[in-house]
Order: sequence, then structure tokens, then C-alpha cells
Amino acid sequence: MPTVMLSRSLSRSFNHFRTISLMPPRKKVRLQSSTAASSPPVQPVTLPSSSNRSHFTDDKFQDLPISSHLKRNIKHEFMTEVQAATIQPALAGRDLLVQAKTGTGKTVAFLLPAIETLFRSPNSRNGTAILVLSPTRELAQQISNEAQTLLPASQLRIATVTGGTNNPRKDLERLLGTEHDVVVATPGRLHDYFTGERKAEVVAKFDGLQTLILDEVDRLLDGGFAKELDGVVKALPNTKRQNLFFSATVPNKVKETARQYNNGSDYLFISTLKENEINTHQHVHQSYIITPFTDHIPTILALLRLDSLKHALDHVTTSTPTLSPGSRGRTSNSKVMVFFPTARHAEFAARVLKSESLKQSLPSVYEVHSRRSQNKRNQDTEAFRDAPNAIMLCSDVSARGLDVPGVTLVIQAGLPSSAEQYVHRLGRTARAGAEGQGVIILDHAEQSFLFSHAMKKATTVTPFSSSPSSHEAKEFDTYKKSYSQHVDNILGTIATRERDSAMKAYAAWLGYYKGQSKTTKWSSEQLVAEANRYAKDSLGWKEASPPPLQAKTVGKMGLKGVKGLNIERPPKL
Ligand SMILES: Nc1ncnc2c1ncn2[C@@H]1O[C@H](COP(=O)(O)OP(=O)(O)OP(=O)(O)O)[C@@H](O)[C@H]1O
Repeated sequence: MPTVMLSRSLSRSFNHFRTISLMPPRKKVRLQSSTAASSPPVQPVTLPSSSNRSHFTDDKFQDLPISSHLKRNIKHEFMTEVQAATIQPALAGRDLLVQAKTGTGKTVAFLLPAIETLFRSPNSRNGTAILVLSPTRELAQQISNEAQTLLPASQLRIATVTGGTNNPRKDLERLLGTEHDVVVATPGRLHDYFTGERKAEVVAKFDGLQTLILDEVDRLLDGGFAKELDGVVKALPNTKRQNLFFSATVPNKVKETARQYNNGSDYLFISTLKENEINTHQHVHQSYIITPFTDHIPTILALLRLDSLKHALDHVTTSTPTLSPGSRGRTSNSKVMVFFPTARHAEFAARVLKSESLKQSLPSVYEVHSRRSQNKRNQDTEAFRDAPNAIMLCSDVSARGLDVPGVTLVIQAGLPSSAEQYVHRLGRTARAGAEGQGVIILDHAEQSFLFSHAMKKATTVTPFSSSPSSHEAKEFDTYKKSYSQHVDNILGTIATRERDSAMKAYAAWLGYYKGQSKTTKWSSEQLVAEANRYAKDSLGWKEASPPPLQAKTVGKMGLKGVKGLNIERPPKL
């Protein structure tokens, strides 16, 4: 049963929160019929027959007390649990902190009541009424698009304010020169505007703010964004506003900090997770593969191959991997996202998978991470969204919120930054009740992550070897073996021709894993030893000394004096 918790005071422990019960949403789901109260012009979306309906209710959008303009544009008939549990309290003006699993329709759950509130407000209202903050540019754009499907631009003027554009000054002029009902922004760019030359005008734009939405609230409140978010929220005009905070993961510390962002007052905490329910979808098969670094890329390739066969359109099965030119896998509906610890690693993996000898045997490979320009990130995200059969290699910029229907498999290679991040990455598959699969690949030295308390609470991940049929397991081993030699050759070429990229991936690995010491429990010496093994086995580094690092970089990582590093000596003048 969903729980609703009323926050009392920061000084009291969360055990002391009063829990009041909500009417549990009815779980039985009916697929869209044509018997809606009024006939909306938008065709209801029909769920695939194989979809899992456990998070849908019998409650209909058409029965909500909202304006007909909005009803007309809602493309779904039945509400999901989170929509049924939150839209009414939000319409009643409550401040909410909401937790619901990935892909269950939180975007509509916060946009719909906020837009309805805007509709109900007097015409004399001034400026922007709704501010949505999201941690990534792609997600901000996606939220804007979703808002625009609820109302056309002639009725709802939306500005998307994010970094990565060519001319921020011009963007600012455009923002200030036009009236907007909704601003969807990433905290960094908005913070720049809030502290820049024209800050008074920017802040004044929010004089009529009615609703503040923090999507992926736990991510926005954590270290990386906290300062900018704080700057923005504190600078907002002191209007009587409603706060709607949403995420699939809401750790206790977020419940505490959320109150500060709620003007210090109480909010309703609504979670659609039942007591002790894990935070990933039951119908997503999750497994792990513990294998040495040297096998990570061949393992990814073998999994891609298996998924391609599993979703083959023409049911052609072959027992040998196609590495021959001309056999690009266009005959499958396999769509795979592969997450790496850092942008450098996603970039490095792209060099391998896009190498001449491999790319012919794979479907289109896209790359989305912070090492690419925003334009390229957008292009690749859109191309992946539209492709029936494709692979996306990414860093965590794509981990949260990204809604690409039809992702059949999520692979996580290396240590995720937290159990929460594991849940969000996995959540790119099996959205809106669809089927999906997740596999995490770790080296032996990384496996403690799987058995952490947070992971046990969030997931049910089992060994990969226990899941596929014996036939599949045999195929998997065959594929892995035949890719191994091939990958080794490719790595050898990269290490000699593109030494720099291996060096940078090595430095990024050290920096990232240094930050994961709470999970790995490695000493600095062990960290360096693992990094050197990683360089040799996964990056194809063949030189006797490990990849060189500048003394400055080593100092910044806090690894000065640690044995096993190869410190570059500055040239003597
Ligand atoms: N009532 C509904 N019926 C069917 N599909 C829906 C419904 N509401 C939303 N969807 C669809 O479900 C998908 C996931 O929605 P959305 O992106 O809002 O999920 P989310 O809960 O925000 O996920 P995440 O936690 O990953 O950000 C979208 O494609 C959306 O159009």
C-alpha cells in the first residue's frame, strides 16, 4: 500500500514521522477502450500485449477534475499508480515529495497538476508560473517536449534553459525578451543567469512563480548540484508557491534536505513502493557477470549478440558471431544501452566498437557522454530513440529520466557510483510496463558492490550463468571466446596509434575509483595496482610502465607518493 508521510520537523528522526494512509489505487488494469467520457482527439496509446501492468490503476484521466483543454491532449487512458496517488493532492495544492519506480509516468504526474493550476490562476498573473529543474540537458528537453504534448505552444509557452549551447548571451536575451509560462532548466545554466549581469531581470521573470518542480530531486540535492540549486532556489522571489519533488530513489537524507527547499515547512511524502518492496521492476530480469577486466568488452559484445538473436525479427539463429563485413544487424529489434563509469570510458569503448573490423557486424553505435558536444549528444540520443535496432554507449548523463521506448537490454560495465544510480540506469529499460533485461559486468575486485546493503534493498540480481538456457549459455561462451582475440587485436592497434586515449581513460579510471573507496575498500596502493591491471587488460596497454600521469594530476587525486604510478617528468629546460 502506498505510504504518505507528513514531515514534522528536521530535528525529529524519520521514525517519528506521522504516517497517514492514502486510498490504495486499484490495481486492475484495463487496456485503453473507446469508452472514454468524451472522445479526445489524441488516440490513446495501446500497451503491447506482453506489457506488465502491475503499476497501472483503473482510474482514468478523463475523470480528473481538470480542464477539457488538458484532457483532450492526454494520450493515455488509465493512470499509473503514481499518477493516481499524486495528481489529486497536487491539485489540492499540497507540497509533495514523491517516490515511484522508474518509467512509471512521474513526468505527467508533476506536469499535469502544475499546468492545471496555471490554468485556474487569474489572467493578471505575471511571468513564469512553473519552474522545472532537472539534472541533465537531455532530460530538461524531454520534459519540455512532454509539457508541449499536453498543450500546444499557442497555449503554453515553454523555455528550455540548459548549458552546452553556442551562444549563452543570445539565449539569455531570448529568455528575457519573451514571456514564458514554463521554464525547464538545468541548475548550472540558470544559476549563471541568476548571478550574472542581468540577474535582477532574470529573477523578476519568476515574480509570478506558482510551482517549483525538482525532477530527480535526490540527484539535484547531492554534492554535484547542491551549490547551484541552492543559489537558484534561494534567489527565487518570495511568492506563495507549491513544491513538487519527484524521483525513483529517495534516500532518508533527501527527506531531510527536501524540507529546507520547501520553505522549511511540512510536505507530503508519497511512495508507491510497498513496505520492503525492492525498487526495481519485478519483471526485469537482472543478472551479474563477474569476470576479469580483460573479458569486459568481449562480454559486452557477446551480450549484444545474444540480445540481437533474442529479438531477431526473422528468427534467424546462427551459432557463430557475424564479424564479417556486410552483415549489419538490421534484422533485430534489439536496442541496448551500455553504461560506463566515466565519459572517457564510454568514449574508449566507442573507439573499439566503431573500429573498422567490428562496426560492420554491429547495428549503429551511438555515443552519449560529456566528452561530446551538446549537438552530437542530441543527435545521437534522437537517432537512438528512432532506431529499431541500435547500441548506445553512455556515461551517467543518460542514466536518469531518459525515456526511450523499446530498450531491450541495459548493460552496466564497471562499478556504478551507487545503488541508486544502478536503479536509474536499469530503469532505461522496461518502461511503461514493457519487458526488459539488465546485466552488470564486474571484475572480481569490484564484486563487493553487489552485496552491499543498499543493493540488496533495491534489487534482486542473480548470477548470469543461472539465467540463460543451457543453449544460450553455450552460445554466450562461444561468442565471448571468438570476440576475445578480435578485441585484443583492436586494443593493440588503439594502444599504439591512439596512445593518448588509453592514457586518458586510465587517468579517468583512477580518479573515478578513488571516489568509490567506500565501496571497494581499496587502499591507495591497491587502487593503483587495480588501475594498472585495468590498463593492461582492458585498455590494451602493452608498455612496461603504466600509462604516465602528470605530477599535478596525481596530487589532485590525493595519490602523491603512492607506489606503482608512472609520474611524467617535466622536460628539462
Ligand atoms: N498513464 C500512462 N499510461 C501509459 N503510458 C504512460 C502513462 N503515463 C506515462 N506513460 C509513458 O510511460 C513512459 C515513462 O514515463 P516517464 O518518463 O514520465 O517515467 P518516470 O517515472 O519519470 O521515469 P524515470 O524515473 O526513469 O524518470 C513514457 O513513455 C510515458 O509517455
